Amino acid sequence: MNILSIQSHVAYGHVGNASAVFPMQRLGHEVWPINTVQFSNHTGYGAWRGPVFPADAIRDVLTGVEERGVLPGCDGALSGYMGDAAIGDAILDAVARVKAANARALYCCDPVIGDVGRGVFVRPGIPEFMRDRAIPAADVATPNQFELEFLTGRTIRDLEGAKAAAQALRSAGPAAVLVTSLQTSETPEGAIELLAVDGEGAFRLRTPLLPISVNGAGDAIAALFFVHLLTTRSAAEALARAGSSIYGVLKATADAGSRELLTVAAQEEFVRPSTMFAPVAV
Ligand SMILES: Nc1ncnc2c1ncn2[C@@H]1O[C@H](COP(=O)(O)OP(=O)(O)O)[C@@H](O)[C@H]1O
Ligand SMILES: Cc1ncc(COP(=O)(O)O)c(C=O)c1O
Ligand SMILES: [Mg+2]
Repeated sequence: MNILSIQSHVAYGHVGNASAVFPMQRLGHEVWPINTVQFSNHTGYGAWRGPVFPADAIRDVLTGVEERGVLPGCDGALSGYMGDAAIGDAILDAVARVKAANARALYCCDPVIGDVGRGVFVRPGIPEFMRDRAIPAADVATPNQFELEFLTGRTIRDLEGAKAAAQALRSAGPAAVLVTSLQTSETPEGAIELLAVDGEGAFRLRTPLLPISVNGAGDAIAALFFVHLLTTRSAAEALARAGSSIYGVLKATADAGSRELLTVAAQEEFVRPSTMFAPVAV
C-alpha cells in the first residue's frame, strides 16, 4: 500500500513521522511523508529547535506529488502532530485531493492534542480544529483517553463510558475509533488498555503497564492500526497486531532504560510481536 503521512519530524528520537514511517515501511508499505515541523527533538524535553512549516509549504509538496500523477495509487492519508492550526487547512485539502484521485482511500486522523499527564501540549486553535474540522472528515481516529474526553466533552469513568464516548466520536465522523492509554475504574492495577470500536463491535486489548513514559508510542500505534485496518479490514485484528507490536517495542525500550522508543533496534516486533495479546469483545 501507499500511505501519505502528514505529521511532525524530529532529527533525534522517535515521534511523529520519525515514529510512524519506519514501522509502516517495515511492514512492506510505501510511505510518502510530508513533515509539518522539523524539530531537533520532541517537545517533551522542554527545549527544542527547528521550524514549523507554513501551510503553503505542505500544500506545495503535496502538489509536487500530485504532479507525478501518483495520487490515484494512494490508499490512505494519515495525519498527526500539526505544529500550528494554520496547517489544518492544508491537511484537509491534501485529504480531499487524495480522495478525489482515489475514492476508496481512507483518512486516519490521530488527533494529537495532549495527554493525562501533560494536559494540552499543542498551540491554541489545534484542539478546536481537531474537534470541529478534522474528526468530521476522518474515516479512522486514534485519540488517547484525554483526547477522546476533549473531543466528545465527556468524562470517562468506566468501560461503558469509554464505549459511549467512542460511539459519540463515531457519530461525529470516523467509522473506526481506536482509544489508546485507556485506564478506567475497571482497569486492573498494573494494566493499560486499548479500545477499538467499529461497525462490527467494540474490542478491548489489555497489556501490562510498563514503568516508563515515552513519547511517540501514540504516533506509531496510529500508523500500525491504520495500515493493519487497511489490509485486514478488521478493527479487532488491527487492534491485536498494533497493540502487541507497540507493547513489544515498549518492553524492549523499558528493558534498555531508553528515553526514546527502540523503533529500530526492536523492529522485529512490528512483524512478529514477541507476545500476541488477544482482543476481547466488550
Ligand atoms: N507505560 C506503558 N506501558 C504499556 N503500554 C504503554 C505505555 N505507554 C504507552 N503504551 C502503549 O502505547 C499506546 C499509545 O501510547 P499513548 O501514550 O496512549 O499515546 P499518545 O502518546 O498518543 O498519548 C498505549 O495505548 C499503550 O498501548
Ligand atoms: C514534535 C512532536 N510530535 C509528536 C508528538 C506526539 O507524541 P505522542 O505520540 O507521545 O503523542 C510530540 C509530543 O511531545 C511532539 O513533540
Ligand atoms: Mg498521541
